[in-house]
Amino acid sequence: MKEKHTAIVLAAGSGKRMHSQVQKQYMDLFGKPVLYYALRQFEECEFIDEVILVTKKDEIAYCREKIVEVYHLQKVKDIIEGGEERYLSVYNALKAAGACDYIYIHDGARPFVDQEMLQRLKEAVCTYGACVAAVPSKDTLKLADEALFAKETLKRSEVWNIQTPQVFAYPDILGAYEKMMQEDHTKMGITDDAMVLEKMEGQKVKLVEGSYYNIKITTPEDLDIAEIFVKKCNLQEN
Ligand SMILES: Nc1ccn([C@@H]2O[C@H](COP(=O)(O)OP(=O)(O)OP(=O)(O)O)[C@@H](O)[C@H]2O)c(=O)n1
Ligand SMILES: C[C@](O)(CO)[C@H](O)COP(=O)(O)O
Repeated sequence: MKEKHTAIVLAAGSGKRMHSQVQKQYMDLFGKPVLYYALRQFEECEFIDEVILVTKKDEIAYCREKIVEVYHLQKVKDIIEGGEERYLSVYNALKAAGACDYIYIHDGARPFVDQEMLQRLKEAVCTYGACVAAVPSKDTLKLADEALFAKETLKRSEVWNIQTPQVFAYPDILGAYEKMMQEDHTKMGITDDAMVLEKMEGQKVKLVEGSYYNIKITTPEDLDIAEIFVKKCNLQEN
């Protein structure tokens, strides 16, 4: 039987670090909202069957009317309410997704996921059961103490910047999230989904080549960079 691949696209954040009136996922990028770009990639991916879009409760109608309907995004099966934290938004979406084989969790604030990356992730998840997009760190990374003195320099050849999509066998990631929700999750400092599987199940997660274009729009200068990338990647016409 054909395997089912479902994507979760997250857009329920508050964008505090952007310091803007308009939520960053709805900001204009060449006439289209930032969020549209990632949704378009999942729409065009031939092996993605469905998309669950996660947003704030009072933005559901906007997403449906101004993004999903306007751009004819037929794979968006459901638009659901997120939670207070990113991982709580993911948990809501995992429950809403229903039975599938593989789940692709992606930040709506990362417009430059591309088809080749999705293909690499698909191949890896079918082999390893869990994988994330990643690129080697270009900077030297140090741990610092509370007074901001460097206390340790990480070995750069072993340091990777982790991106999304993060892709998992559905029962594994749902099980790991459910286990975490039974525990004191508020103190765990969960910043990505792979971490939930690592912590709860001790499962190994494979790093797959992401892209230096695959930035997360987080602070104001990222929007300037995103404009350059849209042109560079010829995405204006999509
Ligand atoms: N409760 C949350 C928090 C974040 N996100 C989503 O997760 C992605 C990555 O989060 P981040 O860049 O941190 O977005 P924000 O939380 O919006 O930003 P900030 O931390 O600056 O407030 C974004 O697409 C964001 O919309 C979400 O769905 N639900
Ligand atoms: C999941 C993530 O995009 C991987 O880099 C990142 O950890 C999300 O962090 P945020 O603070 O929620 O943006």
